[in-house]
Amino acid sequence: MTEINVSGPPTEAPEEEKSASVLPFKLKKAPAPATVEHAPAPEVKPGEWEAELPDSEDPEAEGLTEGASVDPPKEVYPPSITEWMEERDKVRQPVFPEWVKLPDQRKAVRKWAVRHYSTMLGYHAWRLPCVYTPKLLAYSPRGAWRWSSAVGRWVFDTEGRALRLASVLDEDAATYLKLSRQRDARVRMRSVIATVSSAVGLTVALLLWVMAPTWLLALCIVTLTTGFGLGGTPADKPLIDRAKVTFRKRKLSSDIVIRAHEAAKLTTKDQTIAFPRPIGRDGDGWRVVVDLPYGMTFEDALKAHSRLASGMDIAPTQLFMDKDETSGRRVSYWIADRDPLAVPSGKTPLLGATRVDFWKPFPWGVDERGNPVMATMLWLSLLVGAVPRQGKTFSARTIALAAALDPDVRLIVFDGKASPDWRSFAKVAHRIGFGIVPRDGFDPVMHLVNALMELKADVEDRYHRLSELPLHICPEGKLTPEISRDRKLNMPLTLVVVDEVQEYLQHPTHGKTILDLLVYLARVAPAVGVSVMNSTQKPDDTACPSVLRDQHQARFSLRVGSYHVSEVVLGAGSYGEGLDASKLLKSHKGVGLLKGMTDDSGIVRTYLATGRDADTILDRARALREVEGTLSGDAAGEMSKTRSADAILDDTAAVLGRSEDKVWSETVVDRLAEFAPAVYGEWKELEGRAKADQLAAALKPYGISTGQVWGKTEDGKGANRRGIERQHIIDAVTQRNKKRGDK
Ligand SMILES: Nc1ncnc2c1ncn2[C@@H]1O[C@H](COP(=O)(O)OP(=O)(O)OP(=O)(O)O)[C@@H](O)[C@H]1O
Repeated sequence: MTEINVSGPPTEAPEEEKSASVLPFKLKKAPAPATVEHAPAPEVKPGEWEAELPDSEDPEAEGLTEGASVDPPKEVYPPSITEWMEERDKVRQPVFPEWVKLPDQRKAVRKWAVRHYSTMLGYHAWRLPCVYTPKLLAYSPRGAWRWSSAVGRWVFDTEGRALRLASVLDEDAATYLKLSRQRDARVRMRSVIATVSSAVGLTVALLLWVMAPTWLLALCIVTLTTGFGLGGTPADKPLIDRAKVTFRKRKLSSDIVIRAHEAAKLTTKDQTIAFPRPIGRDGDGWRVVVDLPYGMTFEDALKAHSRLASGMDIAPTQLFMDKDETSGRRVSYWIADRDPLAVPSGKTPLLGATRVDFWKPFPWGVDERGNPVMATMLWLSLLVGAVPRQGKTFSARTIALAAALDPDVRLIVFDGKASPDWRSFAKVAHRIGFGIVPRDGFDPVMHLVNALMELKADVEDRYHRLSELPLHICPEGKLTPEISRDRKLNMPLTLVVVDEVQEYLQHPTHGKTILDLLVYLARVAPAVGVSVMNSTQKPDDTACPSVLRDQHQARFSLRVGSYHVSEVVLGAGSYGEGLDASKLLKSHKGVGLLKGMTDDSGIVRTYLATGRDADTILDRARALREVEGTLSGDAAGEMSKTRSADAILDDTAAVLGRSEDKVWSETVVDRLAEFAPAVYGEWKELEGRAKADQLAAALKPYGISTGQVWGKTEDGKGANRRGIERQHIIDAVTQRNKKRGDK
């Protein structure tokens, strides 16, 4: 560890040192040791300043000479025996590996060995008769042919043929004669050996055939066939199949790490990297700690991530980097044996949970090394972003499921896409809505606006009430678990989930109102226990403006298209911190980068809760809420408030199509009658002109007048009839919403 000595304030100089005297600046080097004290002061002329080094007034400078080292002298003290022993203790390797000493680990290794080798044995056992034996039989004729040709080549000394031919071509008669003579002698001798061996072999074969017991005969045939079969096996088709898949796992050496740093240009001409501790195994990978050359930083290594991975000959998804708090140039690498993000983290533990305390962190997933990652939604809003089909909804839903299992948490769930993913939340949610299209007299967008307005009023009320509560109940003016669970106070933790939020934000009539409300809630509400979780597949400024994005303290980005989008979701500066969600692969489902939920940022492989799992958990959550009496709002079947007096505005807005600028009054009336027959059913019976009068009368109090508008008639031609302009409705609704919000 580096120690930094902070010296105290400068002490007063001794009295005599206070009197300063001008010393002449010597142009020539002074002889050492300096004896200025007794030397007569030389005459000083203007322009001939001289200085003496060392300063005779500085007692510590005594004996210094020009060019001497400025480093403090290296004084080597002999280490004490204790230090010496401690040093040796650190570097000594244990006699037995760690797993031998720990009974748990011994048992685990034993179990693994039995499982591994029995599987391998079984794998080959059934292949022996079914695969390997037929293969041997098929290859044995080729093996026999290879063997006999090899014998033939040996007998006739074919290996010397090339030399003999070469001497013929060179017309070197002497060498040719010498080689021929040698070949004749060899062939004669080898022919005799071959003939005798064949005769002996045939005799033995005949004897065996006639006299040997069956088992011996069978053994001989098996041995011969196996031998020929092995000899006849093609070089590119091994006889034995592999019982295990070999991952690209190699031993990582310091040479490879140095090579990678050189390739990534992280070393300098004069300095390479250093290894403050030995390379070792860490889980399913290697842990390497390096000190970069002086002046290089962790951020430099981060920028060179891909080049480092290439230098180590691994995929970028296998290389993880951690900062070291002790030095800016120290980097800790974890090099996984294989891409850990492609390994699913498994089912959510919420499946086995009877209830959750939402005030405490709950399991959300694991990191790249399999360590649990706990999530919390207290005092924050969360933005989830990703391209479609990466697990955005599933990861957000796991958080909402945890909230559902705490019966004291109020849930407000809206899904802009009306997918099946959130339907089961109708069992527990206080307010819920799907999609943006009005159906059966119910406009989900208006329902969201009302829910958010209701919540805004609640948040404002909570601020007042919390500051008015007596000190013994609310000591710090903040929401506490006790206050949130006190039914009389009615301030439960609340989680607002808006999936595919861009669908609501881009709504032609209510989009602006929803944006304002969400901005307010995401910014102000978490402090009184109301958290907002928005998710979007379009985090750009048009679909999800930065004024809303910036209010989220926590961000979670699954795979996105580019590092720009990753910055948009995770916030400015995240790329510089090494967070780039565009590097995640398509196969990394449910995997994302989390920032701002805790002090640490990093990878989360979220737990999986399928639709069926969510259903099971929500059944349990509903039962829990029924027992505790906390089922409320939509889930409890409580009718939403009676229709407001100005509901005609929302209804008219709901029945206008997105691209319709002007619509005839009679068409609007017909649509209204279909949309909410209980309210407008009678209007349908009116004549064309009376319909227009009816609508005009209903809209007049809100400053909307009808006029002649152009539209298509049934026969395909056009006509001018009385009608409304869509923009008038939008203006009236926006103004009304604003007034309501301001109240
Ligand atoms: N944690 C996970 N583990 C394994 N697979 C997952 C995980 N989360 C999601 N998936 C898989 O990814 C698929 C897509 O998930 P999800 O519907 O949440 O994506 P999305 O980003 O919301 O897509 P869309 O934008 O189309 O709704 C799921 O059907 C599921 O199979």
